[in-house]
Amino acid sequence: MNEIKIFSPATVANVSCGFDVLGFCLDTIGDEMIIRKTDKKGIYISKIEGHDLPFEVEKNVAGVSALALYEDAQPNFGFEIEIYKKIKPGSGVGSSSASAAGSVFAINELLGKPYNKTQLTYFAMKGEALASGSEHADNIAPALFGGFTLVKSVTPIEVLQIPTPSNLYVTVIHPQIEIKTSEARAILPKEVELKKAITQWANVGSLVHALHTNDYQLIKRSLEDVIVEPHRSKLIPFFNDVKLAANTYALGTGISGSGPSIFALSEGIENAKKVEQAIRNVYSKTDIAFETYVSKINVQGMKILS
Ligand SMILES: Nc1ncnc2c1ncn2[C@@H]1O[C@H](COP(=O)(O)OP(=O)(O)OP(=O)(O)O)[C@@H](O)[C@H]1O
Ligand SMILES: N[C@@H](CCO)C(=O)O
Repeated sequence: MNEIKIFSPATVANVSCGFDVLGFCLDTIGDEMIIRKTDKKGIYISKIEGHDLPFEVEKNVAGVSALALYEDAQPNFGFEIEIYKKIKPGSGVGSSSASAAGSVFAINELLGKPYNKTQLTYFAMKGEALASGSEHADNIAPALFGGFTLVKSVTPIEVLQIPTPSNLYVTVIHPQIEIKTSEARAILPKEVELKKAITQWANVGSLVHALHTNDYQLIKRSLEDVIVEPHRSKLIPFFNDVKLAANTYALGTGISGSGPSIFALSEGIENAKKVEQAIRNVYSKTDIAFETYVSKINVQGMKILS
């Protein structure tokens, strides 16, 4: 195989209580990428459509992650990357991760799959670090593994796959504003109160247990972030109104990644669609442009299109 076309999915990181640790993969929302072998050695970005991003390999997260893998693999040929960017950068649903993970996934396929998903996560994290200023894998991991993931550690990389309840749906609203992850990280406190930390890690543990036992009501009681959301929600217009409206039907609502996108998890597609209408009603009364999506959890992750 000398060329591959893939769907590289959007992802929701943090999942309320699990800052930098939990994440899940979205369906229907994602980038497309075409990567082909070239006689000329090295990594080249030859086409970018959809959003204005750098062609310089060392300035584009897809190029940085590809270079990290390339320098390890040392093949006697190169790779050309085409990015069809559909996830708006700075949207909060892992635009940078879709590029960083997609390029290493595709190159690995063209190399005959010498690397496993944990190793690909390591390479992709190098790209993510360009965008966010730190090596976190909570968008990268669900994009590569699919479903829900828990990043146990980044040094060394250890990703745990968590079951996805079959009737769980997600609604995403994306206000058309940009929040850079690096900026949203800079406003966070360096220390947290022990009382809040206890609440947060209790929520992470109970959320993971709820996902393993298909306990939708426990998911509802676990989707609470007492550490990061109080700081970042101030960056998202009408966040509290959206959360109040969504939770009439949703199990829980929170900031997707570093925002501005907001996610809500629901039991069943009917509730997810009611959530979508409820949150559209909030933003329709404002002058802020927005998009909404209802998606199943994507348990597969990356998809090979051809
Ligand atoms: N191939 C790429 N795809 C997306 N963003 C890129 C890419 N290359 C460089 N960037 C830069 O990375 C930043 C986007 O990453 P950022 O983490 O801020 O947003 P996001 O990934 O959409 O949101 P989140 O990480 O919160 O889900 C932008 O500044 C963008 O210019
Ligand atoms: N955990 C990261 C995810 C960014 O998508 C953050 O919230 O900064």
